[in-house]
Amino acid sequence: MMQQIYPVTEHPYAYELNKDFQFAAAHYVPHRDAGKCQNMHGHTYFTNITIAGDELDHTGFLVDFKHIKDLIHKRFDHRIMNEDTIFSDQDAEYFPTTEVVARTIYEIIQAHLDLLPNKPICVQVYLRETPTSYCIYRPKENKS
Ligand SMILES: Nc1nc2c(c(=O)[nH]1)N=C([C@H](O)[C@H](O)COP(=O)(O)OP(=O)(O)OP(=O)(O)O)CN2
Ligand SMILES: [Zn+2]
Repeated sequence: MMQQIYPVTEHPYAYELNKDFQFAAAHYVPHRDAGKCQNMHGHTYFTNITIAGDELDHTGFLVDFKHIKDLIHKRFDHRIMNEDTIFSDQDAEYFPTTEVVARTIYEIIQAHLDLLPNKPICVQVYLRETPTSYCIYRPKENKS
């Protein structure tokens, strides 16, 4: 996997963990104004997840890298994203665009982190859809 430099996000936490992984998925953008993206097509999505926190768990982890990948990869790899109930063909806030997929990855990961006693926070999701197109999602509540 290519090693990349990512845009950094400011945060007040002592530890910052980053996990890179890829998944292959198909999608379409269900609106007549979406041009060629209305047609079903596929991408090898590349993502970098940034998690921060002040407390480690009983294993010395902020969070297990493997759990972060599994949450997303097991759900979306080799799937048609429009068929996942987390997305919708009716509401643009839930069309599987790069922006919405990045936000959705954040929501899935943060829901898992909220269950952990050491309370890590996902501060950034970088999602590359093509060699020339990517989106960064940063939850607003983490901005000071
Ligand atoms: N804001 C968004 N714009 C577009 C999205 C999107 O999710 N958010 N998606 C698409 C298409 O689905 C496509 O996956 C990416 O389009 P594009 O970057 O135009 O891809 P190309 O390879 O054709 O781009 P080049 O400029 O030739 O590299 C479109 N827009
Ligand atoms: Zn696409």
